[in-house]
Amino acid sequence: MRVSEIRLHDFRNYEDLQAVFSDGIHVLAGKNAQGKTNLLEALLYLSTTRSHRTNTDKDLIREKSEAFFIRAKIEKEHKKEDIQITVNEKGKNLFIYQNPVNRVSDFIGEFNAVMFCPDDMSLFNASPRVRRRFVDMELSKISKKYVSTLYVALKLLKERNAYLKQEHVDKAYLEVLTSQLIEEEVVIIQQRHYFLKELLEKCQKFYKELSQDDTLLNISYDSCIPFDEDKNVMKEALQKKYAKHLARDIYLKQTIIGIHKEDFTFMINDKDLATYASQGQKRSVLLALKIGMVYMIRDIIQEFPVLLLDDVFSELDVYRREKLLTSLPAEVQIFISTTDTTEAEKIRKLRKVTLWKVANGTLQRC
Ligand SMILES: Nc1ncnc2c1ncn2[C@@H]1O[C@H](COP(=O)(O)OP(=O)(O)OP(=O)(O)O)[C@@H](O)[C@H]1O
Repeated sequence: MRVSEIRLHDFRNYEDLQAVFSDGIHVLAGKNAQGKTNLLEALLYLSTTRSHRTNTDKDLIREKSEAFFIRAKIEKEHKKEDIQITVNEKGKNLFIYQNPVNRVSDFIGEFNAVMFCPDDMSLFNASPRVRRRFVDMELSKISKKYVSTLYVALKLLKERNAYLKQEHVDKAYLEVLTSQLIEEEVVIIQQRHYFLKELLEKCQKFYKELSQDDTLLNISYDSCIPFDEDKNVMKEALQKKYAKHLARDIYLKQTIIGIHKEDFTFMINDKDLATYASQGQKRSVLLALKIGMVYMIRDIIQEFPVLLLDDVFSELDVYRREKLLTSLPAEVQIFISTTDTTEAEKIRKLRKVTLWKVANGTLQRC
């Protein structure tokens, strides 16, 4: 799939941007703080309905404005889409061909994008919350069921936590809330397990190409219960775990186990990547994870997603840059931000490139 047109109105430092994009590689070149990342962010936002830099949608509204919208035309193999997200003080609204879409799960998937940015490097060393967010965001791109199940689970979790804060806790009512929560959590844990297994396979393949060695990657899923293909076995295990922690939950007035406490450890040659790997190895693993996602999405929807690469050149050596751009099929539309225009000339030798100059919230084709 590819983005053929975009319009940004009062988004970040863009007052009103309209641009038409062909297929191939688009290099967004410009000095620092001109709007390169903002444009990539807008594309990712259309894909996930969330920003990779902030949880507060209001941050995305241009200073002194009250609302923004992002609208894009998407060309798929057999279909065209017109999608739009509008954010104002009342909240967020999603549209397909100007028709309102009420459920996020009905919107996500209309446009698929995968982004690599330097800040993602914190994935390995940051708190478990950051890794959960990564898994949730990536999994949401390929599974509508995951989006809706996670939504219900987090709502039930909020409800359970609010109930635990009551002066008097009725254990029978708490059990009702717990068993509803368990139903959803089992689905999430199973999906996280299958997702990580497949991502690892794809990621390992690309990492080998990139690093040209036999480094073994692994992702260990630190789940609250062991995985089992049988949902009922998992349900029973989770029920036991909740029963065991019941007194502590009541004492601490919060749910201390569950999908919101899980973590994922990235391993390299059976050692924890966070403390063992070099910066270069971490960067390559991260890139391999993202390319793994590109292929996972292709396998599921039979089309490549759009790839967004933020400042990737300053992060990779020449061999890895070329490998990254040449190992992907030419049909993948790629947007790359850079401060160095000479990079565009180098890429031109490898692929079809359109160079754009980004300056102070404007975009000019060179
Ligand atoms: N809500 C907003 N309203 C107006 N301007 C904003 C808003 N949010 C961010 N900006 C501005 O957008 C500018 C561009 O940011 P962006 O992150 O896209 O830069 P960039 O071109 O990617 O730069 P770099 O090369 O340094 O990464 C910054 O000066 C920032 O202050």
